[in-house]
Amino acid sequence: MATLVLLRHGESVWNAEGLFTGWVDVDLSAKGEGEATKGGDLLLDADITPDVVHTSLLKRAIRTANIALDVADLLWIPVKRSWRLNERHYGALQGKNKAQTREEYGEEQFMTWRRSYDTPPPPIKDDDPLSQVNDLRYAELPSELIPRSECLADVVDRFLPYWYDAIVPDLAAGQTVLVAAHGNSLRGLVKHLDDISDEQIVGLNIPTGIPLVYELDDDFAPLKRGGEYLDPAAAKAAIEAVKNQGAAKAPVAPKPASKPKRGRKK
Ligand SMILES: O=C(O)[C@@H](CO)OP(=O)(O)O
Repeated sequence: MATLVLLRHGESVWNAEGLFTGWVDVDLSAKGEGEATKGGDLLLDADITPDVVHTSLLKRAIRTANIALDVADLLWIPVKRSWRLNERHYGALQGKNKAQTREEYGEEQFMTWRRSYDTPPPPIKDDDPLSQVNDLRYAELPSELIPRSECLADVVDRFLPYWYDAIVPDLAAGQTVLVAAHGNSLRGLVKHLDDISDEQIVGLNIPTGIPLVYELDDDFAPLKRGGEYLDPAAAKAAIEAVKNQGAAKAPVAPKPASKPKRGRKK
């Protein structure tokens, strides 16, 4: 038996502003830092002690893991990072306001881009300032592996090699594994773990900052389908909020998106 803890990063600045984020390296909001702190408290209260942490290459997941592990006095545990845990690449929608997009394209198209299993948003152009093709952190990736847009099926395809090659070996070694990642990369993982159909996964949302714990059998299948949130009441409310993102009316004169720090170019 092994323990796997999934932690979606705390609220980011762009989550708070209602913007599609994807691979843009946006930081946590003050509220998100508080959620990460609470995530660490919940681990402590549940007496869960991760032996190793896996994160994406994006600072909202990295900082969430650091804050939570600091609270649990576990900042020293080994860390492994991979682009394969990154958020789903949102293509040309990155940086766009969700409510405005919904108003402009209609509910059906908006939800297709946001939640359908196999329809990616329109691709981002390589010369778009929000493209990642020249980002230093992906310098070792062949250009064709850097997404220009992804649907959830693409995320599952690029995530699964990391699951089998990096996470499963840690679980097999008897380690308690913490995975700090993103709403859609974790939806892909939960789909795999719980064997959720392509149709059913459309309705599944992951809240920010609340650890989701899976006990796994010797075949790395969950003993309890869906796992267990360490704060189920807060998770329920937060899942509803994620589901309804973009449903509020777009502001009449929306502010330009707050800029993430200038990234390092290769
Ligand atoms: O913008 C994003 O990258 C994701 C997660 O924050 O949003 P959504 O929940 O709409 O897929």
